[in-house]
Formats: sequence, structure tokens, C-alpha cells
Amino acid sequence: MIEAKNLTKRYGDKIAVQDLSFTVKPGVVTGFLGANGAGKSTTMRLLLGLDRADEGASSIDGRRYQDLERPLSTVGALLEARAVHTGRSAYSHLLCLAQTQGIGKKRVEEVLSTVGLQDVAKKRAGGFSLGMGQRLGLAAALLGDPAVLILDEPVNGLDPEGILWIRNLMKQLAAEGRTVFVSSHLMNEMAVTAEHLIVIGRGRLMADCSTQEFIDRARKDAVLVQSPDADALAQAIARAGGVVTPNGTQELIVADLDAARIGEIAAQEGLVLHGVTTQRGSLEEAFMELTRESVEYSADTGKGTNSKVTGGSK
Ligand SMILES: Nc1ncnc2c1ncn2[C@@H]1O[C@H](COP(=O)(O)OP(=O)(O)OP(=O)(O)O)[C@@H](O)[C@H]1O
Repeated sequence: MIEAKNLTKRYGDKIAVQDLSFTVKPGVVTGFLGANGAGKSTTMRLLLGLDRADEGASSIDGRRYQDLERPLSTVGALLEARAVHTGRSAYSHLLCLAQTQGIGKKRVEEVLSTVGLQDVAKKRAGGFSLGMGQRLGLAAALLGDPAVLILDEPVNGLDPEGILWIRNLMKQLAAEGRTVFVSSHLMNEMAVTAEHLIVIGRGRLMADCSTQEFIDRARKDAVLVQSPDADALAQAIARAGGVVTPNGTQELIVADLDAARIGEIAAQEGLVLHGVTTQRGSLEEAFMELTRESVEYSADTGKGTNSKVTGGSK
């Protein structure tokens, strides 16, 4: 389990992370979502003791990262895939890492095969593509068979097949009971990967809830209604509490009432319906909107001004 309590990190005048508190539980993939520059990498560096928080504290399995006796066996991290000694082969890179923590050769071979690099294990890591570099970084994270994984934008540079592969791997690692904390700026990717989401904007917590809850809350569905009796139907829908926007002479866009209810109203009123289609709002758009609100709020001076966005998020 990962815990962050009131984490704040400043770089000069710039506040990268502000009073951030959350808990990441084992058994599910938790997505760490935020626009570029929201503070995801900074938070992950703080969790891993690579940077010092100005205020607040964090722990992994109840202990500060610095106090872990065998860090690689407790928490595996993927921060920067390119941080590999370019002249070394993938195998020797992993072997060097393994030897610092008393991990054997067999485990090196195992993780190379888990990430699908067994055939290029003896090749120079410097010549690897970005996607292969990500796989190697992931192999390093898995080396100590850790119960906690912290992965910063792991799908970066991967092709669609690689993205699917890493998505399934993360789910499998979580299903094994591990804590999997993965950052991304891509809402749609997180929607299909993570069961729980921690969303930040400008270093502040905006949401901490299940992915389904976030989607339900963020999405504004509308219903497209086609009818030769559009005017009469519009009035009946409005009386029932729907918000109607005419869209041409025979079309209405309705908010705040679902398709089934609209069908019932038409039947009750004896009005002809040609079509009733629920239009799902784009998740990516909803996320951008949420992020934009937080940016505007925090730019606004006031403390705690993002409470509107965080409201009911637990
Ligand atoms: N070492 C640093 N010195 C100064 N400013 C920094 C430093 N590291 C991060 N920042 C700033 O802190 C803010 C948060 O950056 P961070 O990299 O944590 O965001 P992020 O959410 O990971 O973004 P991205 O998705 O682009 O990686 C940004 O405005 C960034 O410019």
C-alpha cells in the first residue's frame, strides 16, 4: 500500500504538488491521471525518495522509501526508460541491478521473458527503440518481485500491441494482489486499464474514486430524439424535467432525461418517434474540462478553491 499525506513540493516560486493526500490500495490498478505538468512525475519521485517534500510525508507499506531494507523487493519503479547504460546489453544491465540486491541470474532471465525481450537480451540496450526501452525499464521494476509497482507513463512509445500487452500485464500484477500505481495523461487509456483513479490538476487532488464513478460523474450524456412531432414532444419533455435544445425541425437534443423515459413520454402523449439515441460524451473531453476548471481555479488565488471539483469524490 502507498500512502501520501499532505505532500507539497515547490521548485522556487512554482508549486508542483500541493497538499496532496491519497492512499493506493493493493489488488487493483490505480491510475494517476493529470494533464502535462500536473505534478504526476514529481509526486512519484517524492514517493520513491528521489526528491524531498517541502511538507508532508509518504510511505510504502508503512515505511519511508529511504527506510526500506531491500527496496527493489518492496517497490519496483519505472520512471525514465532511457536511464540505461547505453553500452550494456539488456541482460547485463539487469544483472548489475540484480547483484546489488542479492537477486539471482534466474530471476533476470524470468523478467526478460515476462517483458518479451529474451531474444534481444544480449543486444546493446543503447540501440533499443523507445518501446523496447520501456519493456527493459519494466523488467527492472519487476526484478525484485515487488508487491508495489510505481510506473510513470509506461505506455509511452509503445505501439498498439505493446499498449495492450502492458495493460494486461498491469491487470495481471494487480490480480496477483500487488499495488499498481500508474500515471498517464490519457483519460481513455486509464478508463480501460485502471479500476481506481487519482486525478490531479496543478498539483492538487481533484478526484479519488473508482473509474466508473469518475466516468459517471464526468460524462454528460445527451439524447438525440427524432420525431415529426418535435414541437409537441419538446414541450412534453420539458414538462417532465428534460432540458431540450431543438436541432433542426425534426430533431431535439435532450439532457437530464434518459432515452427510456423519453420513449415513455412519447407513448403517453401519442407522439411518433423516429429515433432515440443516447450520445455518450467523450471521456477525454470530460477529463479536459475537469482539468481546465482546476487550472482556472488555482490560478485564481483562493485556497481550497477546487472544492467544487473534489466534492463527493471519496
Ligand atoms: N526539477 C524541476 N525544476 C523546476 N520545475 C519543475 C521541476 N520538476 C517539475 N517541475 C515543474 O513542476 C510541475 C509539475 O511537473 P511534473 O513533471 O511533475 O508534471 P507531470 O504531471 O509529470 O507532467 P508530464 O505529464 O508532462 O510529465 C511542472 O510545472 C514542471 O514544470
